[in-house]
Amino acid sequence: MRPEIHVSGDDVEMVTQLKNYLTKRLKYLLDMPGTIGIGVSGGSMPPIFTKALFACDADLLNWRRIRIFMVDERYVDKDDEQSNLGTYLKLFPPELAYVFVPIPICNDLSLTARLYEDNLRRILLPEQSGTSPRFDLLFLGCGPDGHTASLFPGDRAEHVTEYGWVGVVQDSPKPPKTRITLSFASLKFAKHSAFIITGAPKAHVVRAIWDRDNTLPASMARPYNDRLTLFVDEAAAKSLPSRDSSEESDSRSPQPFD
Ligand SMILES: O=C1O[C@H](COP(=O)(O)O)[C@@H](O)[C@H](O)[C@H]1O
Repeated sequence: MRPEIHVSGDDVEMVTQLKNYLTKRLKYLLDMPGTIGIGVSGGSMPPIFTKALFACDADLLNWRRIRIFMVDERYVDKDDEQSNLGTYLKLFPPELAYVFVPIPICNDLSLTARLYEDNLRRILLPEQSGTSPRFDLLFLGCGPDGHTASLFPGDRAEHVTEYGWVGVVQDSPKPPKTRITLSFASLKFAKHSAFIITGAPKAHVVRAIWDRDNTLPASMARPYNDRLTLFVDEAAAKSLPSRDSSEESDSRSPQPFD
C-alpha cells in the first residue's frame, strides 16, 4: 500500500497540512480514553512540528492527556545545543515542559537507555495490551543517508535490537557519535506514522519510502499497519512518479483511524 502524501510549495503550506492532520487525529484520540503518546524526531523537525501543533484549536491541546517522546536523542545534556529535547523545550512555553517524557541522561549510556525505556513502558503500556509500545502518532524525520531516528544505514541499524524498545548507538556517522534511539520494533508498532521531509538531497529517501524499498532505515521503519503519511516539499518529492503515471495508481489508501 502506498503512503498518503501531501506535497507543499512552502513551509506555510506544510504547516497547514500538518495542522489539518494533527487536528483530525487529535479529535479522534480525545474521544478515546487514556494518554495520547506522540513520538517526534529532532534535527530540522522541531520548529515545523511545534508551529503545526500550536496552530491547532486550543480545545484539542489537552495537555493533561498528551505526552511527547523523543524518537532519538543525542547523548548530551538537554541544555546542549545538540539536544533534540532541548530544542523542543526552547520552542515550547516553559509551563508545558512536563508534556515531554524525560530521557534521564546519566553517565552510563546503557542505563540511560534502560531508564528511558522504563519511562516509555510506564506511560504507554498501562492502556495498551501486549508488550509492544504503540505510539498514537509518530512524526519522523530522515537524513540524506536514509537514517531515521538514530537508526543509520548498514550494520549500525541492525545492531539496534529488533525487539527491545530503546537502543544505544556509539558510532553514529553523524555527530554526536553517541545516541539513544527507539528501535525498529518501537517505531513499527505505531498506530499512525508520518514523515516530514524537505529538500532535494532527501528525494531518493522519499522514493525509497514510497517504493517500500527495505534498504534504508527510513523505509524499514514503515508501520506494520501501513498507516503512513508523507509530508514533503516539492524538492523532496521530485523523484516520485508523476501524478498521472501508472506507477502511482494504487487506489488502496490507509484507513484514517485505528
Ligand atoms: O540526527 C538526527 O537527524 C535526523 C535528521 O535530521 P535533519 O536535520 O536532516 O532533519 C533527525 O530526524 C533525528 O531525530 C536527529 O537526531
